Amino acid sequence: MIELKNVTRRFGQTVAVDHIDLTVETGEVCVLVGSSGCGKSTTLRMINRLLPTSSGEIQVDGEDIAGMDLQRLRLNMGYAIQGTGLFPHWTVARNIALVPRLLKWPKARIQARVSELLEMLDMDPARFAGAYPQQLSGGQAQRVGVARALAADPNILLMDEPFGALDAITRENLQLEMLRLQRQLKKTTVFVTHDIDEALRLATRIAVMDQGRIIQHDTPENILRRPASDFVENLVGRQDRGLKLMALRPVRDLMTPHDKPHPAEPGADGLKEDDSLRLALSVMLWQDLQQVAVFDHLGNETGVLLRQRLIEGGV
Ligand SMILES: Nc1ncnc2c1ncn2[C@@H]1O[C@H](COP(=O)(O)OP(=O)(O)OP(=O)(O)O)[C@@H](O)[C@H]1O
Repeated sequence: MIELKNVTRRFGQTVAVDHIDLTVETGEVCVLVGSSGCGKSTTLRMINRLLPTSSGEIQVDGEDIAGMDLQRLRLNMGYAIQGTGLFPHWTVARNIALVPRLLKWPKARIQARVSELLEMLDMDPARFAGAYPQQLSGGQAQRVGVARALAADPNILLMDEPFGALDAITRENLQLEMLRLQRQLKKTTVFVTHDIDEALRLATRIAVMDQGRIIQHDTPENILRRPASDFVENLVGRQDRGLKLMALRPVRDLMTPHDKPHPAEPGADGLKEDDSLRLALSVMLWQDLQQVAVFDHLGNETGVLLRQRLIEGGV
């Protein structure tokens, strides 16, 4: 658990972070969102002591970080940033192995860990371990940045706009990958973005910041349904809130299950239980369907989603 208590950071006359309180529970993803200059990165950098606080206290699992050995603190916190910060003259494997090497892990263990992480991030170790950063696409480099942050299995992940420089499709793919990884690894994560859709998709809870303060700290659903101020309402967008709420919920929530799942016909069209209601709506509108079959991850048809049900219960 990470707790910020009445934390302030000034740069000269500028108050970058202004008396904030924030608790990030173990295993949750807290996304800091807000416009440029509102204090997101400064907040993140105080958590791993890249920046000292001007006042207030930050605790990790109940211990004040100000008194902790810096190496011990940082080894417990993976850090991934926009533009990756990979060393260009080091191979992918060496970049990922940065912290395990510092920890003097045996060579074989490091190699195994590098391969494991590359596979986990859908990159073939045989192809990529020996590659150099300039031989990677933006999305691949960002994956390596995430692998490096995870290398020594820290309890905490700090991510500062890690997907900020990527095109929309790569970005969405990496967001989905991050959700998949998070389900598996359950790291306590603080993630900075200025993109509200990214925040809604990834967060357990979102902290909306403005001018160094936290304006609202709540679940994505509550941020959408009950924005605390006009500022938050404008940030989430007044008009398309319905679709954004649908994007948060899986088809599973509204489907009508069959009594007995049965194997799908070869080539049958349909939705997956994990697909969002927003995608379901899009498919139904585009194909002018009144209902769509729903499949589980094994390819069995487990039910149907009715258009009427979706319209009535989607938001
Ligand atoms: N090293 C620094 N020296 C002086 N002022 C700084 C420094 N770092 C940040 N600031 C100021 O503190 C405020 C908050 O900056 P911060 O980088 O935390 O914002 P941010 O929300 O992360 O913005 P962005 O989304 O643009 O990265 C800004 O006004 C910024 O100009």
